[in-house]
Amino acid sequence: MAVERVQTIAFSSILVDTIPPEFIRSEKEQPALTTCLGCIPQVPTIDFSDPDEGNLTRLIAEASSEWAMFQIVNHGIPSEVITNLQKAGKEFFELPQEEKELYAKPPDSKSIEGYGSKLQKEVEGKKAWVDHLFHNIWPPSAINYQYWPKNPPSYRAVNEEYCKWVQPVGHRLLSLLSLGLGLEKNELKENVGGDELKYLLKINYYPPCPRPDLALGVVAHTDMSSITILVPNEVQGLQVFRDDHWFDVKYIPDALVIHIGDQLEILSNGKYKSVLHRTTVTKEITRMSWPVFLEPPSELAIGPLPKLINEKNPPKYQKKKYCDYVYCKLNKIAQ
Ligand SMILES: O=C(O)CCC(=O)C(=O)O
Ligand SMILES: [Fe+2]
Repeated sequence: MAVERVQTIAFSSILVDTIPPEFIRSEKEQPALTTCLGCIPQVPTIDFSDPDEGNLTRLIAEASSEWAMFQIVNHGIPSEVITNLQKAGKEFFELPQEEKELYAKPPDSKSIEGYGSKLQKEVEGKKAWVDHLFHNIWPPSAINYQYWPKNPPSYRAVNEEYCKWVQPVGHRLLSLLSLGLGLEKNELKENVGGDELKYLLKINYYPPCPRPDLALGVVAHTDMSSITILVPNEVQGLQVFRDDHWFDVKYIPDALVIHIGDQLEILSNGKYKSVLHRTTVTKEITRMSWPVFLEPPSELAIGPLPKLINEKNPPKYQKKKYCDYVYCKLNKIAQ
């Protein structure tokens, strides 16, 4: 049976003021009832070109313990590279539905890669107002071009170009985060897979929604990755949970949004926190985002780093192979 895509539902709901009941969130989740307005504390914005490495390390470590996320500006990726990535992704989602379905994730596939609409078992059978495309972009041995759109024709070249630029940002972030834990520069990277660290790209496509007050894009979650590097489009929608409230993360042109993921919380034995976040949708415009998840190889076991634990600070997390961690999380099995 064909899976109904959110984009198709959105298109057929253009003239109405309702959404199918499976998209209506409980009152505990509805964005109109749960978003904190008024005086809004801001997620830290960090200048990545700061020549003072000590200062940069401190700012990133503080943001990663307190907010579990931050934005970086002056990251070195040319804006043209980002605009091209966005344009190609948008053009893919604007292709006729039959063509997008050629990239659909096969129902029995073990890999997450492909075009799809639903990732996790959702509480109360609710659905998220978002479609997505997943494919690895690095290392070459992990790339399956079957899931890279052939259209637009520029898709492969612009994604390869983005991959080339995003990797140094990922490495630098991991080394600064490593220094922030009092470790050697390369220690964190080595412990998330070294050269085998995977870069998994996701494109989120949030079509306009007639009732953005009732629906959610991606629901509250933390990323399973080590870190996530995200490019948004210009439409506001990312929210972060802090001090028992949901806050909008302000869209900053040209900034990259960095999330601390579960594997970094585990490795750091809780010094860095993984960030609880979700997305809202809007009535008239399409929101899109391009997170890249920096993931350990599936067979690598991740646990608190021995150097960071002692009698006073015993391990708070179990050591687990990354693939087992993912399986438990996707199937909502306690870790
Ligand atoms: O769209 C966004 O800004 C966030 C997306 C996200 O959190 C995810 O795909 O894991
Ligand atoms: Fe996320």
